[in-house]
Amino acid sequence: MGSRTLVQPGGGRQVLALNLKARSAKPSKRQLFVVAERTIDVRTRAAATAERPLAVPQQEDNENYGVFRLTYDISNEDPKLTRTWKKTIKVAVSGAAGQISNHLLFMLASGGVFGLDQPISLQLLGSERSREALEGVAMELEDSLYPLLREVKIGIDPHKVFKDADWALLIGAKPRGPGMERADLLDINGQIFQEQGKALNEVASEDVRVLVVGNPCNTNALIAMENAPRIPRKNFHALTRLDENRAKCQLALKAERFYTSVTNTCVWGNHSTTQVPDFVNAKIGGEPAEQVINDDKWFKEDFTPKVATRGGALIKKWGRSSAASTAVSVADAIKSLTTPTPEGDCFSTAVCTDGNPYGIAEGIIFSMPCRSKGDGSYEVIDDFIIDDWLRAKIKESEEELLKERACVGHLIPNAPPAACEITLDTMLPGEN
Ligand SMILES: NC(=O)C1=CN([C@@H]2O[C@H](COP(=O)(O)OP(=O)(O)OC[C@H]3O[C@@H](n4cnc5c(N)ncnc54)[C@H](OP(=O)(O)O)[C@@H]3O)[C@@H](O)[C@H]2O)C=CC1
Ligand SMILES: O=C([O-])CC(=O)C(=O)O
Repeated sequence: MGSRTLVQPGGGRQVLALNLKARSAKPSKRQLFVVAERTIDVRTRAAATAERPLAVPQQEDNENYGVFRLTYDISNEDPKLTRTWKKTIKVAVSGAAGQISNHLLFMLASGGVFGLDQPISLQLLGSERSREALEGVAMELEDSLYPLLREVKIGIDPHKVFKDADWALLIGAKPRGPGMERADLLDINGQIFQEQGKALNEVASEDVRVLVVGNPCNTNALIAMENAPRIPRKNFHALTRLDENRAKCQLALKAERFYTSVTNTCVWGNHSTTQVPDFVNAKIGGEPAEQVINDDKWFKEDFTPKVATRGGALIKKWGRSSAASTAVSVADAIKSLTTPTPEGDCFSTAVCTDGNPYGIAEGIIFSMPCRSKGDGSYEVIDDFIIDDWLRAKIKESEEELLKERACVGHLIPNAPPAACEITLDTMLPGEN
């Protein structure tokens, strides 16, 4: 894992001669922050590539980035700092050089997601395309001096990067380009998630929690899950927490209340424009949202489409899709699994429908209301009221996901051959 060269914008080549001066078996505290020396080599790219010097021998299976190449021994560090720390967890992130990761990685490393007593190892997956950018990401992580960040590994082979991962945050995916059919996107990204599912199956921790962000995230998560039979199916999630956060924001604005008063808000279904933000079960200040707002037309004709198309509205303003708020929602999704859900509340996450209490077709990844004891696991809450409006909307999203599944049969072991019947060109929240 890990290349050692950095192409400069002007075409010159900076060679990272990773000359760690102090590589002893027991590094002192000071030595932990020795930064790799960098020397400039302004030869042509071809010449530099041919000779590409590597000051440190390749260690294919255990190659850490920069200062993180020292293997830390926490017991050698200041006990006042580390005494109460938990065992280090390994968090793998794909699309690590992308926009969402650019926010998320720093939240993870700072302790803002897993807690201030949770040391973390980051295992970052890029590609040939992003190899150099990924080194840039790792350099910024080095320069941020996060005490809880114990190591950073970078690489382009999921079989190495996912090794022993406790969490896998799968963010990288090809964006839909002009003129691209949804079926093409399902196929191209499905292949990425087929490979990554297989890699997780082979090398990740057997209880790894997998959160798929890259779109179309529900069906990508399904493909990863179906290609990873060793890992419990309930450990796979697709991100719909951003949709929940968007729904809570709109409810709070309409009710003129602070958003912390909005609870029990589920977004059902697919992370697409068929998603179903649930105003029937939502509460504001402990009261049913429908009583507090009392405007059925607003719920059905304003609130529902506004939440479902918020991604597109954001793209029109920003010129790119939500990145910071998505990273925040990934953090929220993880915290919902690692801290107990308050009594009477829920969180939304898209999970496997096997055995679900709402009669939704089994074997798809569908967002439902969940609660957790904070141990990384969850249960689907079984007493949400499903009125006629919700039932019809949930059915629409379910049908869309069944069609998506049929379309990727070729990527799922033992599934019928792909039969793509996506007639309505359904959209991601950012595509409207
Ligand atoms: N579920 C949700 O709520 C949300 C999901 N998303 C989705 O998250 C994903 C990542 O978003 P964001 O970080 O902004 O995207 P970026 O474009 O910034 O990064 C995407 C990363 O995907 C990787 N990638 C994998 N395959 C390809 C390919 N064939 N072509 C180009 N890039 C590829 C690239 O990394 P590399 O080259 O290293 O592989 C790239 O860095 C997108 O699919 C987006 O639609 C976004 C917002 C909300
Ligand atoms: O469509 C996209 O890429 C962005 C997206 O999912 C969202 O903003 O919800």
